[in-house]
Amino acid sequence: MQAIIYYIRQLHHLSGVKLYLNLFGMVISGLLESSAILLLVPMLGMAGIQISGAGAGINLPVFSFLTDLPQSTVLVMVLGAYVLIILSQNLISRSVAIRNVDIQQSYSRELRYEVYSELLRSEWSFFLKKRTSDLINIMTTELARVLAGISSFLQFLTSLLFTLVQIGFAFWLSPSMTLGVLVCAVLLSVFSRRFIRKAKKLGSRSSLLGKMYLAGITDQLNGIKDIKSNTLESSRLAWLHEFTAEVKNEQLDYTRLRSNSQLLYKMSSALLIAGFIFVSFRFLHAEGPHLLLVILVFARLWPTFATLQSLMEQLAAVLPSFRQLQQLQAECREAAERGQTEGAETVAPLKLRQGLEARNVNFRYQPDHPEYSLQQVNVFIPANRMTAVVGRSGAGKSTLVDLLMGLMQPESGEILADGRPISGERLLPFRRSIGYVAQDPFLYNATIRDNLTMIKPDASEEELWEALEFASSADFVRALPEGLDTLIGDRGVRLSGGERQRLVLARAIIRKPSILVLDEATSALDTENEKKIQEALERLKHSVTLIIIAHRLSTIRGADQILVIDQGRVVQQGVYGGLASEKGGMFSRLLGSQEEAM
Ligand SMILES: Nc1ncnc2c1ncn2[C@@H]1O[C@H](COP(=O)(O)OP(=O)(O)OP(=O)(O)O)[C@@H](O)[C@H]1O
Repeated sequence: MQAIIYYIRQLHHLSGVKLYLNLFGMVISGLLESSAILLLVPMLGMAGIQISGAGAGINLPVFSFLTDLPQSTVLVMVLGAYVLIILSQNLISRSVAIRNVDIQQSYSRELRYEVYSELLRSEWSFFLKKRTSDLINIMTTELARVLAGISSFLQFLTSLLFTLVQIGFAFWLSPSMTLGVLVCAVLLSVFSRRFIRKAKKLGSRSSLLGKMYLAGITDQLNGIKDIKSNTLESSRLAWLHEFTAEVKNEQLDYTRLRSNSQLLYKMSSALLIAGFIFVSFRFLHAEGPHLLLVILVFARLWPTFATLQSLMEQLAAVLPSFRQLQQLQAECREAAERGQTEGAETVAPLKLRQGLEARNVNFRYQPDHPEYSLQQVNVFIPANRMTAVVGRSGAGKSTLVDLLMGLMQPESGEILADGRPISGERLLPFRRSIGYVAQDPFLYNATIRDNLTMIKPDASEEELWEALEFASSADFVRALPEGLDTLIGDRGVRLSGGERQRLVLARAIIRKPSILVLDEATSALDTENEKKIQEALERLKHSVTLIIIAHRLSTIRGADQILVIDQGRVVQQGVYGGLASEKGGMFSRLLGSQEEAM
């Protein structure tokens, strides 16, 4: 419940008076509806003369003045008032409904924005610990359930207010009967608590199933090539078949639960009405109009209890979603980057003058894991020089580079740019100064032009082609039927691995970064294109700080500095020729194994 209150408070904060106005509008609408029903009483009274044969009508004091007027006038007055009341009630309902959507949609926008911006502000290491599909699930399904839950909660509040009004109205009509109905309602609600507990359990199960489904289907669609090439289709379909059976059972259980509780309320309503009428008629000798009153009070009051119960079950079922969203937001806040990360477009990039430094850096991915991915790392990356990072697979190269880019924080030690930590106000200018090409290049499902201008929206045609020339992609882009406006498919699937790498390199260079980080950015290229890019990098190396992770050591001959990493430690440092001549060193061993492989 605490999680629901947290989000309701936010809603309250955002909509303020509007929310109260709406709640008030709903109560007024309820009151008007009741008054319309009340007007039915004299009408029924008039009819009652024939129905009951008692000839007395209903002797409610509020209608006593009607007895002095001619029946035709009374009829016109009552019917006119009835139409007027119904009209006002519907006008109020209409404006309340529109304002409700306004409040809910504004809150929905706000909440989605808040959650996504908290997610984007989180450190890179936060994403390493999370499954992407789980985050997608929370951002889509769970968030939608939370919004539906908030709507149920508001409905619950108005139904509660409405019920209170109805109780007051019923009490005024007949206190003893209303008390009787209330006692029955309390007894029934105690009995119905188990429905709510069960709804909460089913809600958790439904959340879990949703999460499992998205995780499974995302994994499989990401690996569709593997599935097809290894003919795994039938096993994947079997998984889906089994899974959907579980979903079906869960949905059936939930529907059963809700139908059972509604059945209970409807049956008890019928039984109670029958009981009350029997007692009133048999023992209290009540007449026709009073029996109608019994039905009236019941027919108005009891469904509102059933609605309250149904809304409580709906709320209980979405409670796990509220908890998940709240937990994700708390985790994001804990993992928030130390520094401003919003409004990047307007921030001027930092110009690196001396260099980047890792000082006494220790890092491990899991705090409780005994193994460190980096240990006692002390390196200096001079500005406007080419630094290469080499080592065996798993040595810690990417980890070091991620730390140097400020994507993760060291467990101990510091990362400094020009002698000062990259945090607070410096984080954003520092990020703006970096161009990065990842090991696994990522492109958006858009045109080549869109992919390039994403980084620099105001890039001119000339700048685009200059970047493409640099990344030796101009020729293949020109050869495409629609050139820069060619759609490249999901993650750039319509391009070859090498073409993707070159485009990502062009994208990284387009902002003219002062630090360019390439994490095995040329691994998928043929020798000719790799050579061209190497030459382009050589030309850049005195105006840009280049950090290159490379497996193929032949590509880093021209580096001003090579850092050799092994088991999380910097074991050698120097230039190509010097390191190659250190016999028995890690670099010459790496060199040896590559020569053997050729
Ligand atoms: N997200 C992660 N969670 C836990 N451990 C990780 C994670 N990423 C990397 N590691 C571990 O940290 C160590 C260094 O990994 P890193 O990716 O930095 O190596 P690398 O030298 O870049 O390797 P490669 O050349 O294969 O890319 C490895 O032991 C690896 O298993």
